[in-house]
Amino acid sequence: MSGLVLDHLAVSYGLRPAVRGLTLHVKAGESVALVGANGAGKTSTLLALAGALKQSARISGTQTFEDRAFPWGDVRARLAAGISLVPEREKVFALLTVRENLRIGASRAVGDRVRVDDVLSWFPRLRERRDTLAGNLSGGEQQMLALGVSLIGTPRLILLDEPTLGLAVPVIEEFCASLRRLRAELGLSALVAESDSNWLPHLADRAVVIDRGRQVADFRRLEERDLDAIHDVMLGLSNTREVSHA
Ligand SMILES: Nc1ncnc2c1ncn2[C@@H]1O[C@H](COP(=O)(O)OP(=O)(O)OP(=O)(O)O)[C@@H](O)[C@H]1O
Repeated sequence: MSGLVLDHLAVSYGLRPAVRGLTLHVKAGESVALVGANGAGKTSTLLALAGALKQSARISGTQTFEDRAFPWGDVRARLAAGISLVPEREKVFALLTVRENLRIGASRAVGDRVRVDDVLSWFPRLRERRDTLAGNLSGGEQQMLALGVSLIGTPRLILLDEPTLGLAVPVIEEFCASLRRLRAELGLSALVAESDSNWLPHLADRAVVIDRGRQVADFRRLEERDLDAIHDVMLGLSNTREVSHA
C-alpha cells in the first residue's frame, strides 16, 4: 500500500498510555485530519511519525511510507524520504530573522527540490519581512514561517500540529489557501492534527477522530453533515468524560 501506513501505533510515557493501537492510512497526495480533544494523542502520533518522540517514550507498531519501513526514532531517514514535521510556530527561532530561520531549515534538509528562495516567493509576506526577527512576526506569519521551514528539501508528507490554534479567522483562511495551493503544486500528502472541527474541510480530504489514543470514527468526506456528525461525536466524547470524572 503506498502513501503513509501506520499500523497499531502504541505510545506510552512511563506507565501512562498516550496512543493505543492506532492504525491509519494517508494515500499519496491525500490530506487526513487527526481530530481529537486535548490529550487524545494527536501530538504523540505526529512526533512518532516524524521520528521525534522523546527517547524515554515507549513505542510499538510499524510505520511505512511509500512501501518502505522506518525504524522508530530515525529522524534523518524520514527527512530523506520527505517526511517533515511542521514545527509549532512558537518553536521558530525568535532571535533570528525570517531568512536565517529558513537557512537553518536548509542546513538540516535532505535534497533541494524546495529552497529558501522558493519559500520566499510563495509567501510574499515572509519575503517582505525576510530581515525581521521571527519573534517580531505576527502569529500567522510565524505559522507560515514554520510551514516554510518544513517545506525546504524534498517534502512528500507534512505533519502539522494544530496549525489554526489561536489565529484570527482571516489569517487561518490565508494559511489554509496557501497550504492547499502548495499541496497541489508539490503533490504533498498531509496529516493534520486539529481540535477545531470547523476548519477541517479547508485542511483535509477526510478525518479520523481519536479519543484516549484510539480511533473512534472515520469520516470519508467532509461535507456539512459530516462536520455536524464529527461535532456530535466530539460532544458525546466530552460528555462521557464529564460523567466519568463526576
Ligand atoms: N512528554 C510527555 N510525558 C508524559 N506524558 C505526556 C507527554 N506528552 C504527552 N503526554 C500525555 O499523553 C497523552 C496524550 O498527549 P498528546 O499531547 O499526544 O495529546 P494531544 O491530542 O496532542 O493533546 P494536546 O492538544 O493537549 O497537545 C496526554 O495524557 C498527555 O498528558
